[in-house]
Amino acid sequence: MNDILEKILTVKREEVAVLRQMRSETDLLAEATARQDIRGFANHLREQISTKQNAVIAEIKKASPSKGVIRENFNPTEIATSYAAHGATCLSVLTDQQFFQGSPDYLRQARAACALPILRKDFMIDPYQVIHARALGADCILLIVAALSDTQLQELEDTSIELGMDVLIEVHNREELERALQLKSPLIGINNRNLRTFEVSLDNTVNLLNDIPTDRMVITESGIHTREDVQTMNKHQVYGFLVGEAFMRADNPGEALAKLFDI
Ligand SMILES: O=C(O)c1ccccc1NCC(=O)[C@H](O)[C@H](O)COP(=O)(O)O
Repeated sequence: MNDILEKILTVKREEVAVLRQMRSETDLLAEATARQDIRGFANHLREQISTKQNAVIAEIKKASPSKGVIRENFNPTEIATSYAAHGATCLSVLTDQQFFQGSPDYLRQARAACALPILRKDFMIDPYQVIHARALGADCILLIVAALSDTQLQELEDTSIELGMDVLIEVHNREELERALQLKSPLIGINNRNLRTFEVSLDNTVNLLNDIPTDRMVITESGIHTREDVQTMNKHQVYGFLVGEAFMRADNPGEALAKLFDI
């Protein structure tokens, strides 16, 4: 109960309880279903990945539990604009406040600044958060297999699909991958970071790759910093990337993206 993931999940349970008091799920659902502006997260990635071009989910993240504050000069509108101008395929926006200094408002701002599909990056445990994601304008949610039971994964994926959103299913080991493959989503994220120890190894993607059926899209997540990292992944036929810190530490995040991926 003392690792960071457990701490985050405890806070999330409290947060959802408070949010439910402030606004009913029925009310939130009405707002979410009234939106008719899905941008097609998985489809954008598929267009790139199926033609062996790098597809970059560029992350907007001010801080993290493993690194503390990553970017002091943090303006989600400017960052989203910069990413869009320099070839990002999709965006990922941290909305968690307590551990990542994110905000639901950052997702709204990023969406207003560009036409890219957006992942709500948070720790989903309850359908209320999924509905909230769509009400904010998200096109995709993240489900972390290590954080959820099979029943929860199924329920949250179903809720997301009903609302027209895609789902990025995140795994870190073989057992989690087997559970992820029971779900419908074509998007499998392999996190190179162990969320309990913060250890990062790109070998994690390489080691799990061969167990993923070819009809799923692989996204390698975390710890991508150099051209060599990108080339290693391409050598193993991985073309989907989720990158945060390497861009967030640069003066101009979009230029850093273009340089890292030679766009
Ligand atoms: O980044 C952390 O410290 C962290 C801790 C606990 C849970 C999740 C965490 N990060 C989320 C992510 O997986 C990354 O933001 C994402 O994959 C981008 O990684 P990076 O390119 O290394 O910033």
